[in-house]
Amino acid sequence: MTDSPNVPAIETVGLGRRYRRGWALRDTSFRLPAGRVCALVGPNGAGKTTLLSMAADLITPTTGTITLSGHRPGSVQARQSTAFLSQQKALYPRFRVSEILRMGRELNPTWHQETAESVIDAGQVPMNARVGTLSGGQATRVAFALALGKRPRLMLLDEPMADLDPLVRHQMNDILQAEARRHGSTVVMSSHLVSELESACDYLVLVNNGTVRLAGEVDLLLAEHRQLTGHHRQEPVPDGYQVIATSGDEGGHSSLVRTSHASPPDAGHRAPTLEELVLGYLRAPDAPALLTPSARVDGGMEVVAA
Ligand SMILES: Nc1ncnc2c1ncn2[C@@H]1O[C@H](COP(=O)(O)OP(=O)(O)OP(=O)(O)O)[C@@H](O)[C@H]1O
Repeated sequence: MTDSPNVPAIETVGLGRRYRRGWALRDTSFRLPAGRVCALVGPNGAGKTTLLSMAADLITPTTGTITLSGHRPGSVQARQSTAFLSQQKALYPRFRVSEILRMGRELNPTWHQETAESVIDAGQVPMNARVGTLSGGQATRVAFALALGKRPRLMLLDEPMADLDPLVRHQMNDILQAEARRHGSTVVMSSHLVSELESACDYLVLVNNGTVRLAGEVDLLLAEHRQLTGHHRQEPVPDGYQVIATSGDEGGHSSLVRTSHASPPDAGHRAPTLEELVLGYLRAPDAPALLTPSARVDGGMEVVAA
């Protein structure tokens, strides 16, 4: 199969992974179209690393399948076109930065030295420094350089920004978006930095309780919801609205609601921010799942029963 734009960058069908303590991920089916910058969000222990690890061929599924541009994760095609940045950012501590880049060049036929060097130079990390002597953020930058230098079709990033300062996070997000735009590459980035995702990502996959609860284009998912502000918990919500989650105190509440019909903004109703959408679904792990047509394996209607 070729890397046609119509072939999803990631497709999972009935994907599940069980550990001795139970299911980390179960019965998960979704598609991520190619060329997207996708946020993968969910509470601690939701199954994000498990999903990324199956995509990176570090662990095998217990049930179902996962394909990357139509290829199995362990295949030559998938290995050559995928870069994975793990939470641990395994880099050889005794290697110098320049040696890490040389290793990247020798291992990857698609290596782009200029891209890798520009990431290092932008952080003024000395090329002759040993990786073990770098700060956490500097080492993360080297790991980013190694991943970006490979010019992968698919970048899998497991909480890559946690130890970067806010300016560098912006810079890295800009680089990832530019790579996706320029080369049509796909980025999947797990993150707890929800407030920063709105500007960084155009696609969202939210995992909770071991399965996908939301998946699709950020703008389409936002358009399916409203944020009701300043009302009281007992007040009925308008017809056609389904309450996902309510927060607040006696002074007033704010509810995330799902609606299938477009309603104009008024004093008490407005479009939610991405952060409000994500927080609402984190507060309501049993809310019915919502996948936009591009995220659905069967391409059909979007609402899946809880
Ligand atoms: N090697 C393992 N052995 C046993 N259980 C595991 C293993 N790896 C993960 N799990 C369990 O699977 C579940 C999902 O873990 P996972 O690391 O995928 O979550 P996560 O969403 O990445 O969490 P976090 O946001 O905390 O990084 C958790 O309950 C975790 O304890």
